[in-house]
Amino acid sequence: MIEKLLIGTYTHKSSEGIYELELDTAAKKLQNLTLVGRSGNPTYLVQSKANKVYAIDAESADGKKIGGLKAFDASSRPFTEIDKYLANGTSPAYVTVDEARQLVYTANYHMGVVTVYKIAADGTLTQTDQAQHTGKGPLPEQADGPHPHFADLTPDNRIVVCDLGNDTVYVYDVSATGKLSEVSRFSCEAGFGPRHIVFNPETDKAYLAGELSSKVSVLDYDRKSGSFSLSQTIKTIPDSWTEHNGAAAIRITSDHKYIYVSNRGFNSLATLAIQADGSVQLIDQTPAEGDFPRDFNFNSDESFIILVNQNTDNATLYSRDAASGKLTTVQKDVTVPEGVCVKLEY
Ligand SMILES: O=C1O[C@H](COP(=O)(O)O)[C@@H](O)[C@H](O)[C@H]1O
Repeated sequence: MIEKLLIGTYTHKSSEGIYELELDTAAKKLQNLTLVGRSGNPTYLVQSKANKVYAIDAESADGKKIGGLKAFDASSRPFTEIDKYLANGTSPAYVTVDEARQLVYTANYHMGVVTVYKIAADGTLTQTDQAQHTGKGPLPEQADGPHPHFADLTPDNRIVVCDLGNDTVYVYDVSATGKLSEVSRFSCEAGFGPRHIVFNPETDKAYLAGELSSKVSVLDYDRKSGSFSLSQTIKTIPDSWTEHNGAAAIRITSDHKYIYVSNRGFNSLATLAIQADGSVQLIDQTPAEGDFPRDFNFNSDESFIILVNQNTDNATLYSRDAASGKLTTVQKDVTVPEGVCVKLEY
């Protein structure tokens, strides 16, 4: 079977935007990398059920940075650009679609804001709200101010925002018209650097990756109050690793048995086994076969993981054993320029 992946990239070097990559599951092979959408630094993207792709876009005009989203109709190759929603300032780091409300959310790391857009019938966007975060963390560089890195849905359809800069996880209610109202704030340990979060909707356990601390925290999500409480924190790298590491993507299997976290620096995929009580144990480290694995994702039946290494311009393909969670490298050194986002197409 051929499955197709969309790859978001930086465009600092040779990349020109969004690429499509095929996975041949029978041959266990990644192949046919094709440029499908030209965009500036499309570092994250999402495909809607209406087959529109919303991707981060960064441009510069008169020496000034402008950033936001580009929208594409993905029913042809290459994609057809249908909208561009750019504002003064740096581009966001994360984008997702809320299908039920027909909204799009972005988290803008550099500007410290979370933005909501309404999707019109033709797929174009209109901004409906924006929340400005404040505060900072203990580290001089990446925690010098608010840095929202992730804004996506909770299992009960609120929005959860991970702010890496001020060590806070926010929960917002969102109205049908796209207005945000804050529900709760969870404070991580100082310097944790919350980056991305995943949920087990059956237990309401949440698993939070901390970029700056290279840790995962297990949180309990209370739907009644819309708030989190801390249950466990573990490292995603060995204590013996003293050089730089930044935890990046976190993904959970659909059977809620395993979590994988990419380590940029230690350059691995950490495998965490979820125990019966929802706690986690670090059981394995699999080499990324490249430098700076910012993102990875599963194929449709989760028998493969596809990972992209930003600094070495390559993708790695692993087969995954569903029972043990064990990863086996089946292909490496697949050329993918500046890859930082991996999404399986519908
Ligand atoms: O994971 C990270 O993301 C931030 C935000 O990405 P950007 O493309 O909006 O700059 C990045 O600055 C940081 O270095 C990196 O670790």
